[in-house]
Amino acid sequence: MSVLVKICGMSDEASVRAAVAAEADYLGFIIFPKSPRGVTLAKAAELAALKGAAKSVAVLVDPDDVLLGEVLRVLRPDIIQLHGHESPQRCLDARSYAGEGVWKAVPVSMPADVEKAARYAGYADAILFDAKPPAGADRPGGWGEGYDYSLLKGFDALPFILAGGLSPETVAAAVSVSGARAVDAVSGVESAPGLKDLARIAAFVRAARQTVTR
Ligand SMILES: O=C(O)c1ccccc1NCC(=O)[C@H](O)[C@H](O)COP(=O)(O)O
Repeated sequence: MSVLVKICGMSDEASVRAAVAAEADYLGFIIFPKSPRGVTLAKAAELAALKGAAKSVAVLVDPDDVLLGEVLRVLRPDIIQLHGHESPQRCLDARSYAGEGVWKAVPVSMPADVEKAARYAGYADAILFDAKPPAGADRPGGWGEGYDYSLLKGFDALPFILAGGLSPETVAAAVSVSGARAVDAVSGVESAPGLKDLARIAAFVRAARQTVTR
């Protein structure tokens, strides 16, 4: 089975076009002002109009109902990715604001972090496992840091997306040790924070597609 690919932090037209041409499955739009890839909802909607067959993912951090309502009204995302401290119930509540479901980001550094993610079964549609942000960080994701991806092997409480430190160079080995069926990258397809590298977007999708999971 071919691995599904999300390219996150889309903030300009050329990157969206490169990801669509490479046949990425998901395009992530980060609605969080402190992110170097953050975009306004209006910009996300403008870019999402170019997504072709790809699905749009609104990346949000502890959104309130007002923001969720605006996200639905302006962007109408296929998926909402909750990247803050959202509870299982909050994930369930957010489902009505997305076309196809909610992904919950869970930071990982030890086995207990993975085990705790099972509490989202029945509340979120998938878990996005990510690296823990550095101490004192002002944003919860997009640091380009990896971790022991083998901790995810055998996690089957709900589908998962592998994220954290992935790049064209690392994705094949990461899929192999984790058993992931979906992958996500930001920093690994940039030349500087917030600056996408079009060749690396294509290389990442190609490298991910060459991996096979069972
Ligand atoms: O990337 C950001 O700046 C960001 C900011 C706030 C919330 C989430 C953010 N990123 C979300 C993602 O899904 C990233 O792809 C994930 O953290 C992996 O990032 P990286 O290790 O840089 O590939």
